[in-house]
Amino acid sequence: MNDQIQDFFEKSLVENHIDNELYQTYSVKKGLRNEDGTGVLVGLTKISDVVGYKIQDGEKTDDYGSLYYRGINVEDIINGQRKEKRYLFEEVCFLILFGYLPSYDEFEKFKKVLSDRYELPPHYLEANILGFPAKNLMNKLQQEVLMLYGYDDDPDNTSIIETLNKGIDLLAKIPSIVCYTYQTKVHYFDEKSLVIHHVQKDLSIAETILSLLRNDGKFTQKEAEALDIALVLHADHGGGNNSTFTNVVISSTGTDIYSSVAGAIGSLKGPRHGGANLAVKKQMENVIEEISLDATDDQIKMIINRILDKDFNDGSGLVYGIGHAVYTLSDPRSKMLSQICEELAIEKGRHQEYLFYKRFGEIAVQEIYQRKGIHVCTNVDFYSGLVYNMLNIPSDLYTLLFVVARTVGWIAHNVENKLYSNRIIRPATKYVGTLKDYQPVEKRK
Ligand SMILES: CC(=O)SCCNC(=O)CCNC(=O)[C@H](O)C(C)(C)COP(=O)(O)OP(=O)(O)OC[C@H]1O[C@@H](n2cnc3c(N)ncnc32)[C@H](O)[C@@H]1OP(=O)(O)O
Ligand SMILES: O=C([O-])CC(=O)C(=O)O
Repeated sequence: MNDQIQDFFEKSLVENHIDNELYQTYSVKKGLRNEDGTGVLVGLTKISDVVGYKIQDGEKTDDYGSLYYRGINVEDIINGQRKEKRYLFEEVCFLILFGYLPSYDEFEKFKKVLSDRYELPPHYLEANILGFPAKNLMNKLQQEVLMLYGYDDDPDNTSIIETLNKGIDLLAKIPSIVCYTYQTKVHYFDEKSLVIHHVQKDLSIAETILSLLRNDGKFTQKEAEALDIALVLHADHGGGNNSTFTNVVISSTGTDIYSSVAGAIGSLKGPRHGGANLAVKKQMENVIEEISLDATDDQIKMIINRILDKDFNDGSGLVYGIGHAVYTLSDPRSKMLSQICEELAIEKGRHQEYLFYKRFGEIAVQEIYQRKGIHVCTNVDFYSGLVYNMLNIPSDLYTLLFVVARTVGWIAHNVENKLYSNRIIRPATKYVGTLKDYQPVEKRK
């Protein structure tokens, strides 16, 4: 840090302090939240419903969570399909994008539309991925999405149908981009062999990811099914989550879809949002190193309190993987991922690790209740990293898999907003400073 910048900054803090009370005085909705913690209503949607509490007689009551895609409970989607085992994510993409479950024929056509677009443009891999290795793959993916703008003959066409068309192209191409940027990274920075397989059109998106990441290209049906379900569980979460809203805010200016998706990826990277899956991994590694998998409940309680006291882990005071802006008593996605995680853990001889996570989550929820008096729950990111780890997916890719899944939600909300809202998003801020005269330099302090 440059000392001069530090000095200017400290002076500016004295000059420009804003009292916290003023937020109340002017009824500012910090974080776009109402006083009871519920989100400020900024839109209408028919895409998904995130239900985390009840409102009874105007009062918020905590409740068990549920998530609906186009009115269908996600739990039913997953349980209804577990017999068939393939392409559930693609079916959910169709549902989210078009609002209804496809017929057999429509689904076959949609799968073909997607797989015909898996392939990257000629020389794209050599020029943009192999030629430009990067250490942070989320930032790299933002660049890649912006790079695709240059390969589009009509990139600034922001009509609704073109937005949908370009969005489906991104949905189809992001999985291989993600895998190739990872392979390039480990080749250049970790001195591993370079493994680049061709994409295969007959594979689902989950299968494509596993095949591109494995040296031998092989995976089991159970592994593909677990990843497929994880993608389904991350596909959409209403219009209020930070990355989806970011994408809609950017798009409301009339800019291109590549800019909106790149912005949304930047939002998702943050550890309070999609980056939490990576933050959970680091947190749990630190915790296990400190107290071991054999730790007693009291030891877990102690380390959680150290985290909350900003005395352990990254000093943020946050227990990653716990808490949610909407869910209170439970996040239904965490429940489903916990089940998949346990099945995989038993199969891979890692049940003790799963059970440690479970105890840690339960104790964290109790401790946060003790200290803050609020009901929190394990969220979607608490178990997702452990699931990916059991699938031998490297941690570099955890948040990128969230992008693979959530791109469909971003596109659907983008299109819905263009169709029905279509107004530039422009809230207000209140100026609470004083008015001052311009001072000539010799009179300044
Ligand atoms: C895909 C997703 O985005 S899921 C969320 C992933 N993020 C994480 O796992 C990070 C950890 N969790 C969090 O940071 C938060 O719970 C969030 C960002 C998810 C939600 O934040 P908010 O809606 O602001 O939480 P909420 O209003 O319930 O917070 C109330 C209080 O509890 C605290 N709190 C909530 N969750 C946590 C947590 N995991 N660890 C410590 N304190 C917490 C808040 O800091 C706040 O404290 P304060 O009143 O002293 O400022
Ligand atoms: O809804 C939110 O705020 C965060 C979340 O869980 C998601 O985007 O999946």
